[in-house]
Amino acid sequence: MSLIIKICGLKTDGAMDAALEAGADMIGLVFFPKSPRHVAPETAARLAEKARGRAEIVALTVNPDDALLDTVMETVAPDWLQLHGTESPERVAEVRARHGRSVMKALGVSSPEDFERAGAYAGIADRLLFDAKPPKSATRPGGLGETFDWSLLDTLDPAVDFMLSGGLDAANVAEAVRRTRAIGVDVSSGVERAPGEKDADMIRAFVAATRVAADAKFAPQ
Ligand SMILES: O=C(O)c1ccccc1NCC(=O)[C@H](O)[C@H](O)COP(=O)(O)O
Repeated sequence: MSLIIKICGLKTDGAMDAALEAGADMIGLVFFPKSPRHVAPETAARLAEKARGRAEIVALTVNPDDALLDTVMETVAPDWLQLHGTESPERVAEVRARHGRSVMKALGVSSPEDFERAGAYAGIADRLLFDAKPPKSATRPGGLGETFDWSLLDTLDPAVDFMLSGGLDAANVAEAVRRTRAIGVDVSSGVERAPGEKDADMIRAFVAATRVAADAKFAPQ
């Protein structure tokens, strides 16, 4: 078994090339103007063409209206729509039906009660992504480089699959893989030298550390 690796917030050709060459399974393009990783649709379209057929393309939005999603679909044609805001289960179902794409719903976690909400998305979202819950003062709901207490995941219904994000990097991803039953990991800040500036060496180190940890975890005994 292998773990899914998603590198999120790519906005340059160099960073995209590094993620693809390192073997990322999913790449994320952020459509949120307040983010240092925001990309204009035209740039995103060019970057997506590099990735198509090599990694799954994920378009990340926050409480998007249909007009934004239409633009994303027309220019980028992603494999996945990631909803990283406060979208309800009904809105997730609507987006999925309207755009005919797999939907990844991100949920912020800071206490066991946050998993009660997760149940409401089971069977509606195609995948759940658990991220650290942002502080109230945050100007964006993700990509903050903050971890959450992974032991909280032990309280989650074992039938619920999820990807893990929030403050991962090459130094802590092995422990995250060992400690949790995540089916994949998602990173943004942890492969950057400054907010929004991806570093090719850090991307390579993150992917390598994840693969080594996954091999150790899933190797036949
Ligand atoms: O990356 C952003 O700037 C961002 C903005 C608004 C909503 C979500 C955002 N990122 C979400 C991601 O998928 C990140 O990979 C995830 O939150 C982990 O980020 P990090 O803790 O920086 O690795």
